[in-house]
Amino acid sequence: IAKMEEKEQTPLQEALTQLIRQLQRKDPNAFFAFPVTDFIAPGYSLIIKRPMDFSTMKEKVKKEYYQSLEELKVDFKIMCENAMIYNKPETIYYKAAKKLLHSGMKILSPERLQSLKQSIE
Ligand SMILES: CC(=O)c1cc(-c2ccccn2)c2ncccn12
Repeated sequence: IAKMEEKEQTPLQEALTQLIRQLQRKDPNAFFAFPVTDFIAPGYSLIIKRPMDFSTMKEKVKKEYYQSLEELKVDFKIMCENAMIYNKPETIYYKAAKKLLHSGMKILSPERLQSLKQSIE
């Protein structure tokens, strides 16, 4: 049976994969692991124009959609902000998003991205 060929990751893809791993550790309940469905969140697709989740980010890395580390930071912020738009402040999802955003901004700080960028060049 043909073995699925593993494609080598570019240095950028490797750095992006590492960052997503660090970010996902801050989502222990995996609330952000997969796209939010209208089934679990009624009306979600009508309210949220730019859905985002970690599995979609990983897909974008694989397909080389990200041309820079900053583009991942944009998607990460959208993902957290979506949860703070759709969910009411008293919900576990809103609170998890706020906490995730805060810890994610440290992992994706300008200084950290800058030094990562230098190691990729
Ligand atoms: C991220 C988010 O908004 C979210 C994740 C979930 C979620 C994610 C995994 C398992 C269960 N629920 C959710 N459920 C209802 C309303 C909103 N959400």
